[in-house]
Amino acid sequence: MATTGTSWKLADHPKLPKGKTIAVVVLDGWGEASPDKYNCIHVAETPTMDSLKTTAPDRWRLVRAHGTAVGLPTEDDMGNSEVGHNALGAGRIFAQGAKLVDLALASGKIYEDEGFSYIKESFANNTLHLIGLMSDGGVHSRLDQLQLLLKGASERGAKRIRVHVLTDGRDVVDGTSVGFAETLEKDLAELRGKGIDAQVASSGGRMYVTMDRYENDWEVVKRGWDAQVLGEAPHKFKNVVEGIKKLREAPNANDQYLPPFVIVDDNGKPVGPIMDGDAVVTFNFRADRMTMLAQALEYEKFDKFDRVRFPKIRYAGMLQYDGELKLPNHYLVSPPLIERTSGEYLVNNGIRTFACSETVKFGHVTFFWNGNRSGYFNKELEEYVEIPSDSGITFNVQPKMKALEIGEKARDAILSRKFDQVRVNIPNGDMVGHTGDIEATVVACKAADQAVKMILDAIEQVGGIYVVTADHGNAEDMVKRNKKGEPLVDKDGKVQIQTSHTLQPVSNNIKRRKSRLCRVR
Ligand SMILES: O=C(O)[C@H](O)COP(=O)(O)O
Ligand SMILES: [Mn+2]
Ligand SMILES: [Mn+2]
Repeated sequence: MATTGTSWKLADHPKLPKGKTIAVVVLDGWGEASPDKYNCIHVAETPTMDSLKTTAPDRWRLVRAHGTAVGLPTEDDMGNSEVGHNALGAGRIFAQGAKLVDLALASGKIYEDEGFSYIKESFANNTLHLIGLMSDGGVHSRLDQLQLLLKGASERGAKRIRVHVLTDGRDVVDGTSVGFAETLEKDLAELRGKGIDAQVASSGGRMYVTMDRYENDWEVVKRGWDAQVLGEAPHKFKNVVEGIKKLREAPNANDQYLPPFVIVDDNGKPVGPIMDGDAVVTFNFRADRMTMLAQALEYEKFDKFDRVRFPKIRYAGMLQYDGELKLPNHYLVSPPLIERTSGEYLVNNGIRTFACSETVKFGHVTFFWNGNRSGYFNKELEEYVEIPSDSGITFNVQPKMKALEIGEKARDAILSRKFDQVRVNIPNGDMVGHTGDIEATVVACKAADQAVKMILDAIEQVGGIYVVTADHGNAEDMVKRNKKGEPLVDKDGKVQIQTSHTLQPVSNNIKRRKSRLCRVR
């Protein structure tokens, strides 16, 4: 795809014929790894995906989906949906949020720009609140960046700091939150030693508190609001380490779903509600799971839940999360400028697009695909369909999710011949993989394969073309491994389940149906 210059005109593809419907299928969290019992894709019945490999090996290739190949800082960074869909949608890679924040912190530029100057105005008389995900997963945030920001802000006048942390267990191994909290507590104690009143003020598990996405369940954001802003939560503790440890004692408790709690002083009073005049920074760099909170913090007019109190704050995001909505208005680091994406080229060439997924991944094939931009480029030429996801459950309970419904919608769109490109995200491998439930993930992979079949059958009927690929790995490896690739076991001899994405490559299949195969590139 030509990406330079001002012309939007696309040249004809040298090999692929014009006027054929193209299905673009992104299997979320579907990597390629050696077959063993922890490879749920291998264990599951996946005849459609298997046949892509065996019947047209010359159209099947491995593609790297992690590290610098997709714009992440290092080769140790696993891929994720944002980078994956940004890269697929733009056809190019960009230095991503993680890297841009690293650079801004290393150079000190973060402290010179507008966003920091704006929040700094609150430092003399008010509190600085930092809200975000506490882990070294590097997908939404990184603990080392939070540590640097704490240091930097305190050196630049912040006298009272409150940190509101969300526990992870999804981009990192479950149970690691205690260690991250201990590290953070140590840093805060050091700041206190220097006369800065710095404390953790609230916490809770990321999937139950604050970090919902694409408006699947506003209750999640409300729980966070109550704890962070109002200082109200069902549990109260003296410090965050104690809180996490205690709440993890409940049967089936895990870091992702810990209930909200606030830290209280000796009189039982919450130490850090957000008040008029305070500064707030949401320190996640990734957008999808921060935009709902950003709206609640920023919008005067807001009806998603009762905020009870709407403090007049100075709010900045680590990045601007939505380029179209300019949300938030103030931010510490400029986001990557992802322009001239494939979606924009398509509408400028009169090409009609249909995009679909269920709520939890809907923004992946729209917002991320279009360069972190909400809305349509041209409503006349595009139709985006969101199938409501289940909410209030963990996805191992319904591992088939809405795969077949997505398959049906895509099938109907293809057969209607109203669209030139039909693109979908099928979430199962990823969403169920994140639960760490191996049996459920096997069921999930089978359902995803069935959805692919529905789409390819429809493509066959119209003599179209398909591209089947993935954004990063997840379901193909459900255990932590040592350097030799052997599963790691904990002190009780149990294998260590991996809930996160992987560093594995993904496959890419491009094929034209019902006609002589043609080589692409
Ligand atoms: O947000 C999440 O669910 C995980 O942190 C990353 O998963 P995703 O990149 O596949 O969305
Ligand atoms: Mn993904
Ligand atoms: Mn994921």
